[in-house]
Amino acid sequence: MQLLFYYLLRARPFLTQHGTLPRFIASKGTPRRLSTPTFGKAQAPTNEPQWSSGTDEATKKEALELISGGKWSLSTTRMGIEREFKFKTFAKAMAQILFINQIADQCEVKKHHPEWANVYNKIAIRWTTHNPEGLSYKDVEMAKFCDDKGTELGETERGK
Ligand SMILES: C[C@H](O)[C@H](O)[C@H]1CNC2=NC(N)=NC(=O)C2=N1
Repeated sequence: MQLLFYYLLRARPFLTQHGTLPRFIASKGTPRRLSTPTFGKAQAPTNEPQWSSGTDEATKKEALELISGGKWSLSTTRMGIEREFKFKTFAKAMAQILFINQIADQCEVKKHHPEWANVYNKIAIRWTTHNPEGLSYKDVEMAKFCDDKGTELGETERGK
């Protein structure tokens, strides 16, 4: 255990700098959105998502609604959407564990998998599609599934 803490303390500046830590465990003062170097492709000066090729207009509309809804944000690469879920405590019904498990089951059903991290009662999730690369209906579908599960399992409102 002590070794783990030691490692985390030593590694934190590196991980933070390289963006491999989710926002909620990164040091204060680092950029709000973090991305690993492999995600860090050059960005055009636009906030328009980079759509997975073949994405239809209805999906685009739904994705933009998720983003403008304030819970989901476009990731720095513009190829994914991400948000953070928070549950009241770690122990209370282990809601965050149920959340992770139920999403994992759905990932297997949909053959679509997130980039995610869990620390105590918080879960950071990013949805993006590898092939064709970009934001797709699968990401939107899974994002909505996450929202529903979060509500069902009693996620804590922002700032509480
Ligand atoms: C063969 C398999 O279905 C594919 O490799 C799936 C697996 N999970 C995936 N997950 C995500 N997020 N994007 C993908 O393109 C993807 N592809």
